[in-house]
Amino acid sequence: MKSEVIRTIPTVGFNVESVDYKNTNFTVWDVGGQNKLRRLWRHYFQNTHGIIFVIDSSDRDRIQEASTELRNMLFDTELQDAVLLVFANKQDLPVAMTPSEVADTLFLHEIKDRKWHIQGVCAIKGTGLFDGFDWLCNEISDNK
Ligand SMILES: Nc1nc2c(ncn2[C@@H]2O[C@H](COP(=O)(O)OP(=O)(O)OP(=O)(O)O)[C@@H](O)[C@H]2O)c(=O)[nH]1
Repeated sequence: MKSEVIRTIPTVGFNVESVDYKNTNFTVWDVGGQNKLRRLWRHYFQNTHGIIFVIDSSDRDRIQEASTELRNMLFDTELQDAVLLVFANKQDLPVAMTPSEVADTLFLHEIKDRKWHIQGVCAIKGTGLFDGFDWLCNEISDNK
């Protein structure tokens, strides 16, 4: 990674990173996706400007569950001003749903109350990540 600096901030609970990217400082919370951890997400919603929702595009069995969780999360008033970036991850796998399929399953086109964007990525190779971050940077600076 060239143009950004990542610092890990020691905390209890979920991981948090301070990321400098294109003159913007992001504090990024990585909240675990496991079922038992989801009820803790809302404690991290305050002052959130952007949500990065990471989908395992190869997991067709759980995409409906992800769709429901996303919809529930977006109802939270603390997140009403946050833009939404969806990473359709694992695009390297032949069985992966395309970003367009993921968008349909998550009903992203029905979201009218906020800006959203879907980006196909492969996290292990880094493909697509900067395109997604560029979108997020632009939207967050436009929203300020
Ligand atoms: N093939 C492939 N595997 C990936 C990719 N990204 C992550 N993985 C693998 O998927 C597995 C799960 O990755 P994690 O990063 O633990 O998943 P997570 O979403 O943080 O899990 P939660 O704790 O539920 O939030 C690991 O074995 C990763 O190596 C990808 O782009 N392609």
